[in-house]
Amino acid sequence: MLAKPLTLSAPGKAILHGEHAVVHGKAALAVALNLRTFLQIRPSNNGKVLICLPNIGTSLNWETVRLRTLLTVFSDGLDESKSPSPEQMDALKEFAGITTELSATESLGTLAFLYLYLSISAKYGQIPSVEIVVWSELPTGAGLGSSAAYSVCLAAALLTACGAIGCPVEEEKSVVRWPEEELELINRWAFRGEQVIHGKPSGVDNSVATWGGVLRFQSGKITSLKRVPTLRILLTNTKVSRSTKILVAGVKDKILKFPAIMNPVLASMDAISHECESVLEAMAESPSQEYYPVLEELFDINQHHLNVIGVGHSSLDNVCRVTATHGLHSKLTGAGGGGCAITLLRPDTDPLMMEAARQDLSACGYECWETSIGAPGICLHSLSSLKADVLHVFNSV
Ligand SMILES: Nc1ncnc2c1ncn2[C@@H]1O[C@H](COP(=O)(O)OP(=O)(O)O)[C@@H](O)[C@H]1O
Ligand SMILES: C[C@@](O)(CCOP(=O)(O)O)CC(=O)O
Ligand SMILES: [Mg+2]
Repeated sequence: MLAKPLTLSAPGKAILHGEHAVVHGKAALAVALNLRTFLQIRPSNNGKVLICLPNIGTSLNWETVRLRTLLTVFSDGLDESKSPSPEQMDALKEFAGITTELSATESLGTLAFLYLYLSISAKYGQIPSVEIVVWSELPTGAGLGSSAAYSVCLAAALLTACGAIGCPVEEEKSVVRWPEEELELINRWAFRGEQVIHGKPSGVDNSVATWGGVLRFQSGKITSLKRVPTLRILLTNTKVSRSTKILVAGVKDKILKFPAIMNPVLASMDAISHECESVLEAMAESPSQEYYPVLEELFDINQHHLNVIGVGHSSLDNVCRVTATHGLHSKLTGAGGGGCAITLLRPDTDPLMMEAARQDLSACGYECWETSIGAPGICLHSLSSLKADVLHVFNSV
């Protein structure tokens, strides 16, 4: 089906408000980042499937005839809205030789690939021999949605290789996107990849990686915010590693243990997302500095809530403390427990003060960078439009 190599990419995301609460049906506001995951898929004629994942130091290959033996486990009542079953995951773990839970985080990327490859192959009756390389500008496991960008890229590439979606071509365009109904199919399959990696994902991350921009997400309903002000955000990676799957499961346990205490906190997080959305709309309508104290206060309140539900970390509290000494307000973003924090910058934030804050954060061993928001979702690239560092990765593996 695949006639020539394809290169595609999907963005990471930052959640402004609503992380974790969104898993329990509350609203989240998320923005696509200008940091992307790139995937190249090449047709192969050696009867093998190869996946090379330089970010996690993994390169694996399997004979398609061996993969074919697993198809029966994946062809039972297939539709994109089904969740991965324990039997399917056990079969994949055994096939990939994954025995211990300890290595689970690194192995989840491999399992998500095998799961999507076999499910999509079983559904569309193709078992293509391909080579796939995935490389990301995003830190993995740091709250910026690397798992979703990875799942969206895999879903788009495998659906194209199996002929389930077309390969959009627009002469003279360096970047092209799939039509709306094909994006919906990509998003549904990507959600299943996220289920392998997150356990119980809300779907917000794969939706942002698919559509890009700025979204409100609640119970599967995706609303693109058409008018948003230009927000300046500083991202800080504490480099404390953590797993979304474990953190999401921990919040569920806390809600089951203390429902009367936790449910009001989730309701308050929901109200914060709605309040923030109203403020962003008002800012887009009539830009004014007077909205910033409100946005900053919402960051502060939500950061306390996230600590209450058990997803804080001393490193994240430290980012809040350090930035507060420079008059800036921060909160964790994504699953928490380490990973990244976001700091709201005002349009007129003094560059010297910003530099001082960055130096203090770097002195703690953290990495920080200012990012722009609202990047486009999954798209196909012409080779000539790729940046040199991305080309270098694809040319060297
Ligand atoms: N570029 C990548 N290559 C291989 N695996 C990846 C890549 N990006 C993400 N993953 C998988 O996603 C996992 C991280 O997902 P998660 O814990 O949800 O954190 P986040 O989505 O915030 O980065 C990694 O451990 C890995 O299994
Ligand atoms: C905690 C959560 O709300 C976001 C997780 O994001 P990340 O994997 O940490 O980038 C989980 C989800 O929405 O699926
Ligand atoms: Mg994730």
